[in-house]
Amino acid sequence: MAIGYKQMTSAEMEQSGRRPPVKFPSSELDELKNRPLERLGQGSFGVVFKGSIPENNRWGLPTQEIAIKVNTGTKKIIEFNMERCILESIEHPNIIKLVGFADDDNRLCLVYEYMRRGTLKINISDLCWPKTLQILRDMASVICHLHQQDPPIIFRDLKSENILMDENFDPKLSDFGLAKRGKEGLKCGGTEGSSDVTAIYGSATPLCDIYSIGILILELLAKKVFKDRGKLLAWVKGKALVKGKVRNVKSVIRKNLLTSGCTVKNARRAIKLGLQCASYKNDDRPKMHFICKELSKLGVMRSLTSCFLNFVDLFTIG
Ligand SMILES: Nc1ncnc2c1ncn2[C@@H]1O[C@H](COP(=O)(O)OP(=O)(O)OP(=O)(O)O)[C@@H](O)[C@H]1O
Repeated sequence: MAIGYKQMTSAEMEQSGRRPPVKFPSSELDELKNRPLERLGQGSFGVVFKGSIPENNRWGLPTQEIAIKVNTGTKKIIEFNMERCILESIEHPNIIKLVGFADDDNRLCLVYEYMRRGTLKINISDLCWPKTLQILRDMASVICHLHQQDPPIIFRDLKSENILMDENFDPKLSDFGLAKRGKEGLKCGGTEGSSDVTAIYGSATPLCDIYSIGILILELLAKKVFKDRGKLLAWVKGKALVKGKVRNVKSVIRKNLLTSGCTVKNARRAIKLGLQCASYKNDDRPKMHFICKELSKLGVMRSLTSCFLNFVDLFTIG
């Protein structure tokens, strides 16, 4: 394997109660794809198909729906290895689970748990304030966890397309192919607009992920996904700032967040945090612990709290 850091052995995984990902023969993965073929999407690595693990299968896996990502075009071995290594060695409730993989006959495939609701990007306009807060806290917690590894893992490509949602709209981070662990990983990675330039052009540090968290916060508050995300920052600043201070909150934050429990005070605080994280200068960006603390202080207006105990309300109110 090209990546030189320690992976958990199968025995260590089983001891910790985790099942190591299964190595599938690639020909058998074809049999696991749903018929007629169901394409879930396509990214730079390849095409993603929906499939399922049948009952009483030979791998002893539980019956479940899966997503099978098949490398097409250029062989992306570095991304494949990085994805495998990280997903095999790191566990977090908000990180996608790798069910298995195939790397024979010149074919690279990755098999994941199926995420019924698709990407955060396609769900963004329906989210109410409590769900928005939960997603931001969960993602901050994942990034914090990645940065605490030795050596730290820099995700480099945090954006709403890489956050998948399960049936309860709980978010999981996916797509670790462009991540960097210590010196391992592709030299360049990330996405223009949601990643900072140092992530894209080579010298990634944990501060790159903090920049992306800032963009994610602002995107979730404004519920606007600009084709060119670089424009989001200028848009928020143009609308919200007066003499450098966050003032016109209501012109940035989507109304349904205010009607689902976000106070103007909390909206102001959240916009400020987003802008701070996405500061141009590295040194002006806050530390991960500060971000987690700030997000934990943002609450739901008390009079609305009881409505949100019900999950359906939690997602749709507003
Ligand atoms: N585990 C999954 N469950 C359900 N759908 C998935 C899953 N993984 C991927 N998809 C779908 O497939 C699409 C393509 O995913 P993929 O990770 O290959 O690309 P991307 O992140 O959109 O692009 P890129 O990798 O180029 O940044 C996603 O947008 C999503 O809709």
